[in-house]
Amino acid sequence: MEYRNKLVLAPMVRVGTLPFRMLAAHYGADITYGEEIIDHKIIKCERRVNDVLGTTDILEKGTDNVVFRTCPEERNRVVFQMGTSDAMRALKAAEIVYVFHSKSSCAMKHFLYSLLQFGRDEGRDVSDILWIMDTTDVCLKCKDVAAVDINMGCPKSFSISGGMGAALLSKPELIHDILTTLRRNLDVPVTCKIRLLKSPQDTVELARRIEKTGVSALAVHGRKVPDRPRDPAKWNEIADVAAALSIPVIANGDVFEYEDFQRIRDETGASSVMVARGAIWNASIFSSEGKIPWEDVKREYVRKSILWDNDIRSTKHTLKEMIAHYYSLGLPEGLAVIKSETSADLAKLYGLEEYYEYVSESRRK
Ligand SMILES: Cc1cc2nc3c(=O)[nH]c(=O)nc-3n(C[C@H](O)[C@H](O)[C@H](O)COP(=O)(O)O)c2cc1C
Repeated sequence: MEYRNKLVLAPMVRVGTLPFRMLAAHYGADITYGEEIIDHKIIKCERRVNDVLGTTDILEKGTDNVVFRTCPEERNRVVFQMGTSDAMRALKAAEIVYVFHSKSSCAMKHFLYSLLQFGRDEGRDVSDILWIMDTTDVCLKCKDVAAVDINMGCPKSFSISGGMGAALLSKPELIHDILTTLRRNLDVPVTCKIRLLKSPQDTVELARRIEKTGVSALAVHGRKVPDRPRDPAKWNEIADVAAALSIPVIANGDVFEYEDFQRIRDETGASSVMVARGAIWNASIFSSEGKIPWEDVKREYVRKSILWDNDIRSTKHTLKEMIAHYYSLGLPEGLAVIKSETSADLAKLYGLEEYYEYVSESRRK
């Protein structure tokens, strides 16, 4: 995957599931990160091809609980982000998510991807295409994700106490071990996402060590571990990292408008830009044609959640995050989302009953 000059959807727990990633891509995101999933959780999972949805699902063993769901349309841009504190466990987990069968690139695969994408965009029945992909073993068993990323920035206590997230920032040998192990054994790019350290010199020193592991890119969240989201991101300290490295640096922090993509690039010299909250509040931030009304974006999100049969708790959580930026959740819309128990309830709330029926009917066929 190419990391230069890209607009990137940041990893976001409980938000960055398949429908939100597809939403961001729909508006122009080039690379979309999944939510962080802990390696301990993944190694208790199994992969299953979901013939009804045309997805690959990573499920808790022996259950239908989806831990990670992806589809062929996002295969060239989805990044699987993992939380880990151990190289071998990280590799074991990555190998469950990522399956690679052959190094030869397959022209047929690309052709079928395009057909599938076109069919879905046009609202056509794509079951035949999925069938061909499945039976010819062309597509569904190749690489399922475009890259694997390690979260080295999470400051939450569950991460730190498990030696993961920002706890790794003070353990450069462990960082080296994890990244080199993944790099040597996986045939997709390996990257990581860090926060700033106490001093710019410390951050640059760590970034240089990370670069030496052979990672394809480094995402830098321009805040320090004790910083809160309301504290301004320090773009000048991301600039220090970008100036010191040859690999692409992905700048992250306080991008809220399309124009900010260029501003942060100019101020940091970073190749690419990653956005989290700005995308929750209006995912059309990625569109060069300007934002569309967030009400429309929200409805499109519900539509995609229905299409990809998203876990209702994740859909509700994301909707609440979207709404809370604009209105109190104590107002009627927020209360109705909180009360919703099924996708059918949400479909009704957002006037998507017909679409819900259509999708449910096609699944029954
Ligand atoms: C709801 C939410 C969930 C997040 N989950 C993750 C995560 O799973 N992994 C991660 O590396 N960072 C996570 N972050 C941090 C963001 O990826 C990003 O670094 C941070 O929000 C700064 O970007 P922003 O200023 O564009 O919001 C999360 C942030 C938010 C708001």
